[in-house]
Amino acid sequence: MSLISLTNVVKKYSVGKQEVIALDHISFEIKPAKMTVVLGPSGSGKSTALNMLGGMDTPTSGTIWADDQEISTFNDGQLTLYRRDHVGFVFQHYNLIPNLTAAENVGIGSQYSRDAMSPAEALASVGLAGRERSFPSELSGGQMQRVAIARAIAKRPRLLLCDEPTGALDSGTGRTVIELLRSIADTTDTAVVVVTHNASIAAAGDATVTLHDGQLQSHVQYQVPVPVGEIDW
Ligand SMILES: Nc1ncnc2c1ncn2[C@@H]1O[C@H](COP(=O)(O)OP(=O)(O)OP(=O)(O)O)[C@@H](O)[C@H]1O
Repeated sequence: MSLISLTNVVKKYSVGKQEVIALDHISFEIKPAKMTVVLGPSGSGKSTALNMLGGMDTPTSGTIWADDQEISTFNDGQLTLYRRDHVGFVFQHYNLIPNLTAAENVGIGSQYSRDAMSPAEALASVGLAGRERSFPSELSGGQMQRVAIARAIAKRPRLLLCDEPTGALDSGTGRTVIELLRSIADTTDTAVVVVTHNASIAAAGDATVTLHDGQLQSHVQYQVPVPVGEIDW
């Protein structure tokens, strides 16, 4: 069963008189409780695909179903509710608010959600119990990314979208972040999607989507994930 399915999705942008085809008839599925890695060189359409999955934008043509909702037909208000209720976002540069504590940053992600984890519970789930009162400047890069992941998962999203989550981290810290994302896919129903330039990370996923020039180059499903510690980073 899939959580999200994209069928023949096209996304075009107009730049002056020129038209850029960022996604060119893309079809793939995202499954719950699995980690899907999206690979591709710069400009291949990875962020555009993530924006479609997360309801940040709608396609020029094609359909996107998320469970029983056709989100490709949603208006801005419907997309806002979809994002608020179902999607957690993790970014390369963490996007934490510097003058708020870790717990306050986490609370922001779930303040409008029913059945959310408390900030303390979410921080404990990412290995940061006891760091509730720390400010971002008092945390390492890996710890800041853990706070950002806690903020994203506190509302128990159906979909966790991570855009280059290890891009600002050294390889050892990057591994611990991928291990954490892997464990979220393994222990919850959340579908984890990781966009990365680092092809090695794909081995840790259950499925790999590879984009090239806006086209789907390959979609490998049901691969057997390699333990993160064994990946040749
Ligand atoms: N808002 C926009 N307006 C115009 N063109 C855009 C816009 N967003 C993306 N594009 C173009 O669409 C194509 C795909 O961009 P996208 O950002 O999805 O690629 P990417 O694989 O995420 O790249 P990177 O790894 O560098 O972030 C590129 O040619 C890009 O220039």
